[in-house]
Amino acid sequence: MTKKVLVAGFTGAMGQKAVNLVNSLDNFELVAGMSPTATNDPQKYNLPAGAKIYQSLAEIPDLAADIWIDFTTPKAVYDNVKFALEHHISPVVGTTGMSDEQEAELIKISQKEKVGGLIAPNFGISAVLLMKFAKEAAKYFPDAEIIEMHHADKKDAPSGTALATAKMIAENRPEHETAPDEVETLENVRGGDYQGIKIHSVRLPGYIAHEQVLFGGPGEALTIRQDSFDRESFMGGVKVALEKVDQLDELVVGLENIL
Ligand SMILES: NC(=O)C1=CN([C@@H]2O[C@H](COP(=O)(O)OP(=O)(O)OC[C@H]3O[C@@H](n4cnc5c(N)ncnc54)[C@H](OP(=O)(O)O)[C@@H]3O)[C@@H](O)[C@H]2O)C=CC1
Ligand SMILES: O=C(O)C1=N[C@H](C(=O)O)C[C@H](O)C1
Repeated sequence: MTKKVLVAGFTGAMGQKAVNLVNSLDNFELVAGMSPTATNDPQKYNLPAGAKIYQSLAEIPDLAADIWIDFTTPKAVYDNVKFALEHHISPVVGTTGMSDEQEAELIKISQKEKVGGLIAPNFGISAVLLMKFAKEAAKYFPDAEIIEMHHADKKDAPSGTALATAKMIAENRPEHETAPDEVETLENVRGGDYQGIKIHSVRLPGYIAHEQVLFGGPGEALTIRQDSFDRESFMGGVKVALEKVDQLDELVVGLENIL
């Protein structure tokens, strides 16, 4: 059966990649897009001729789609996903920047509405593997720092991937102590802090999405690195999510949970 897909944020860098992906798949039909500044011109954005263009949630009718792909903004994503769940549209969410409380609230709504969905901080296999390897390394190297590097237009910091990586390391590492009497003579020079794991966010033109996790131990170090050189790298994961989302009975966080 063909699944109807709506792409929220379809005019954006990731939204356009998602549009092209859905157009290329046999069992999925791109029926709509939502972006606040989009004009009603499907062709301009590579949408099929009959696709609907919405500028706000209020314009979207019931039964508009089966699947909601979201690549929007940290400010918009919570309301978008809540809307999708309450209208029984399965969300496939790449947008980062939601709080833990917002995610927990959406999971509750998905359970109440009995709608499956996926939130993935990163749809790239290199990043999913980096997180897995970092979680494993944390058992042996409790001292870790994360450096994430992104394009200059990125709105949220730290990246969703860096935060997810820090959570996995924190979950899996043994008790340990970091330098308690450290003094910063330049404010924030040691980066952000997630449960003692420092996160450093770099924003520069030319970059797309990159992350390094540095582990240090007595007389040795381990560095794990991944690079997304092209946004196409995320589309394999989005395709898997589109194919598997109807097997989920609630909102799940992390692509690794459906691979
Ligand atoms: N999980 C993953 O693997 C990845 C996640 N991302 C994340 O995806 C998100 C989008 O990234 P990117 O494509 O680079 O960003 P862009 O800035 O290129 O695109 C953002 C899009 O969101 C739209 N938008 C803004 N407000 C709303 C709203 N209220 N409702 C619907 N759409 C809205 C914009 O529309 P308009 O132009 O009309 O304002 C635009 O189309 C970010 O959070 C990023 O971190 C990015 C890459 C990979
Ligand atoms: O904004 C981006 O570009 C990316 N965002 C995601 C994140 O915040 O981790 C995924 C990837 O890093 C690209």
